[in-house]
Amino acid sequence: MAFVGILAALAFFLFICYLLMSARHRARPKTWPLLGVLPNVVLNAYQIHNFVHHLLRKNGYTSHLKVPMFPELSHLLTSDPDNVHHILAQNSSNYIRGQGFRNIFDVLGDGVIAADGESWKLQRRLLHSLFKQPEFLKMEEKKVRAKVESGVCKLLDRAARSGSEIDLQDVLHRFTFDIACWIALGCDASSLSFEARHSQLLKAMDDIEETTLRRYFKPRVFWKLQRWMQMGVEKRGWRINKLFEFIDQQISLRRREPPETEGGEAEVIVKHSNITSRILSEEDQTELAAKFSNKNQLDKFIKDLVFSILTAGSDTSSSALAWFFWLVETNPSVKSNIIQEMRQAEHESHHVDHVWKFPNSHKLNYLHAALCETLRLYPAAPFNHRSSVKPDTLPSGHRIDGGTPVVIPMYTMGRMQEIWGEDCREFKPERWINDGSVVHYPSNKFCSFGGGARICPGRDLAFMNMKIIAAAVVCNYDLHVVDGSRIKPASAMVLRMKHGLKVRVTKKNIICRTSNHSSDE
Ligand code: HEM
Repeated sequence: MAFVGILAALAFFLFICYLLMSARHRARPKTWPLLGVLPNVVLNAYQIHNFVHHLLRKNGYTSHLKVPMFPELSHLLTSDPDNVHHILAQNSSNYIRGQGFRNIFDVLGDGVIAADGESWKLQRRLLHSLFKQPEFLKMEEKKVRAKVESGVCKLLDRAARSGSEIDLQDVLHRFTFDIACWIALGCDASSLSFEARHSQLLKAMDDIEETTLRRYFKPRVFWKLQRWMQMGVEKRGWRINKLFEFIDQQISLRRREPPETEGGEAEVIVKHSNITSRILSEEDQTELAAKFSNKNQLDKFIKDLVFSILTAGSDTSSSALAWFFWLVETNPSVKSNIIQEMRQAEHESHHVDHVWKFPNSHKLNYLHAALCETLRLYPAAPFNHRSSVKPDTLPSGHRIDGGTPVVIPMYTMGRMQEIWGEDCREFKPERWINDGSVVHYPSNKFCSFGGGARICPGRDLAFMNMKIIAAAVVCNYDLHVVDGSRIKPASAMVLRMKHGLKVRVTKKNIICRTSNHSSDE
């Protein structure tokens, strides 16, 4: 009898294994009673970008993933360019961030990434008024260049001297986090210093990305219970609180800074250097004064916006740069084209410093193209989220109800043969160059910065900063990816490398400089 029982248990176990294995490899997910496609998604969570890509390719690039028991987990996934254009631009007023997104990303509060309506409009206006200012761009460019020299190059020099391996992705993340802190708060978080290697603030950023992606696959009641019981990834909330404490501290420090003489140079610096000081300097003006009746309300508003900038602006750029350095090191012809272009620019300018002054307005088109090509294959923010307000029919013919979460997977869009041709899997910056100029692809083709009214407001800033550091590293160092490194994307809201980018560094004879100071120590 016991023997029959063991046999039956074994047969049941094998049957479950079979179902799970087949669920993992199915292109059209098996639909389970009550749970719909949820088991397939959960089982493929570890390789979510490839799973979604495969699924959409087999289903005409639009697929409605339904979970009858937990409707909040149902999503429409689409990378069909006509649908993307419809959602992001043509009928964008019907596609907002929505409450479902705010529930998952509750940590963002009413920050610009999560907000809709008037609050979103006000935050976009404030960001634009800072990011478009020539004074701000000049200061930003100077700070970034100094940080590359005094931080990143110092760390790379040290690694070159010692011959030890370093995680370049981690170095880049610390660099971009410091830059984002400057932009948002006007302070240096000093994450690049040797002592700050294990900074809790940076770990908090990683926690947020991991926790929020998992919430996409979990019923709300489940992750809320997990958080309440402090279990699994949800228990890492204490680190996130440390990040908020840091933001609070910095806002009150900016508040206590003496008001600057109106119209003086100091006032210009304060107003144009970071978003917190900018808002505080406009505190008494009509729009802000009418919206916030007291200091606490305004501080909460600033805190949410600051947190959005730190989230959107730091890990995205560092992930893009990590993929860029890996692709460039593994494609020697691209690397030599980049170096060639920089030598040419240096030669034409007759003044080394001039080449670096404004990388965006300067030619360096090939470097720009290589960064775009990186972001096509590895879009740093791989999922773009919207929610329908009213029922709608997409150009593909799919009907959706009001309140349906819609996700545009940019990883899939960047790898569609229908958009990029047969060589879509190849890293070819040349596809971005026509007659020596950079080709502009509309957001229904190249969607790595989103599109429509919500398009990434930090795009130009990101290119300026990425170009400064990319040029400095490519010109001055050779990076050797450590043998046996497993380079693959993490299943997170930001497409970073799962195991980091472990490299050894050798320093070249100086052929380029980042400023008029030699980068030699
Ligand atoms: C390689 C770097 C970056 C990439 C790939 C990237 C990509 C994106 C994407 C895909 C979105 C969503 C757009 C949409 O909903 O349609 C976004 C939004 C946003 N990005 Fe970026 N971003 C980058 C760098 C930055 C930087 C440096 C900043 C600021 C310092 C920034 C600030 C923002 C903000 C505030 C939003 C929210 C906009 C809104 O919802 O209205 N980003 N970004």
